[in-house]
Amino acid sequence: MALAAARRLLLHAGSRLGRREAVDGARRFANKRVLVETEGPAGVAVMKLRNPPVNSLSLECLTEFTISLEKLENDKSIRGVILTSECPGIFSAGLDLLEMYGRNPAHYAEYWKNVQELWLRLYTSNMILVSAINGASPAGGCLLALCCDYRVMADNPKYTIGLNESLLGIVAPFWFKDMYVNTIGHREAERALQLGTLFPPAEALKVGVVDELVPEDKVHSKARSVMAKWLAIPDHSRQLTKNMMRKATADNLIKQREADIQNFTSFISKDSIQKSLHMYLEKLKQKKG
Ligand SMILES: CC/C=C\CCC/C=C/C(=O)SCCNC(=O)CCNC(=O)[C@H](O)C(C)(C)COP(=O)(O)OP(=O)(O)OC[C@H]1O[C@@H](n2cnc3c(N)ncnc32)[C@H](O)[C@@H]1OP(=O)(O)O
Repeated sequence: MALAAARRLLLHAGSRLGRREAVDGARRFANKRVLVETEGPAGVAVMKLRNPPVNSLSLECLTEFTISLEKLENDKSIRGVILTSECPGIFSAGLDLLEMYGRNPAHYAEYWKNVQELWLRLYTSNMILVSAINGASPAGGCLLALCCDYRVMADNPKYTIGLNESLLGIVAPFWFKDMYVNTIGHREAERALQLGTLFPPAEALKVGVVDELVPEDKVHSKARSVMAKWLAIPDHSRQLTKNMMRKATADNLIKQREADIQNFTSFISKDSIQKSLHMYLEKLKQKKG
C-alpha cells in the first residue's frame, strides 16, 4: 500500500520536474536513484542509475526504475533508451542483498514482485535499449544489461559481468537462466551458471554476454552511435520482431508469477540460505580489511 502511494507521488513529482526542465530544450526528470535525460529530436533518453555506493537494486531503486521506464514508454517521442550508471566503476551490484537477508516473508514477496515487474517491463520494452556498461555488473546488474538489445562494455579488466548467484549459495531463477541461454547458448550458460562465472570484458565478448568493448571514455559515444543505427530501422517492424523473439521467454514468467514469488519467498527464507547470504555479506565486509 505504502509503495503504491509512493509510486503515485513519484509519477506526479517526476512529471512536474519534467515539465519545468523542458524549457531548456533537453528535458530531464529525476527520482532520487534514477536520472533520465532526454534529448529532443533524436528521441533518445539516457537513464542513469545513481544509488551509491554500488547501485544495488533496493526496493526503492527498483520502484523508481520501473516508474521511469513506464514514463518513457508512455512518451511517444522516445524511441530509445541508453542505460548506464552514475556510480564510478559500478554498473550495478545487482539485487540488494539487504532486501533478501534478515527480513520477513511478506517483505521477500513484495521485493520479488517488484524484481519481476522491472524485468518484464525492461525485457518486453518496445523501445530500443542499449546498455553502456561502465563498471562491474554481477547478477542482477548483468540481468539489466541482458534485457537490452545491445550491450557496450568498458574494456577495463577490473570490471566483470555475469550471473554469479551460485557463488552466493543461491540460484538464478528460471527466467534469469532463460535469458542467459537466449544470449549465450545452452552450453555456455550451463557452465557459467554453475560456476557463477564473472567474465572480464574480453571473455564476456568472446562468449557473447556483451556485444562490443570500447575504451572506458568511449562507452557513451559508442552507445549513441549504436543507437543511431537501430533508430534507422522502422519501429513497427523492429518491435514486432523483438516481440516475436522475446514473447515466449516473458510469457514463461507471466504465466507463473505468483508461483515464482512463492518459490523465491520460501527459498530465501530458509535458514541455510540466510546463512549463506550472511557469510557472503561478511566476506564483502572483510574485503575492505
Ligand atoms: C529461487 C530464486 C532465489 C534467489 C534468486 C536471487 C537472485 C539474486 C540476484 C542478485 O543480484 S544477488 C546480488 C549479487 N551481487 C553481488 O554478488 C555483488 C556483490 N558486490 C560486489 O562484488 C562488490 O561490492 C562490487 C559490486 C564489485 C563493488 O566493489 P567495491 O569494492 O567497489 O565496493 P564494496 O564491495 O566495498 O561494497 C560497498 C558497499 O556496498 C555493499 N554491497 C555490495 N554489493 C551489494 C549488494 N548487491 N547488495 C547490497 N549491498 C551491497 C557492500 O557490502 C559494502 O557495504 P558496506 O560499505 O556497508 O560494507
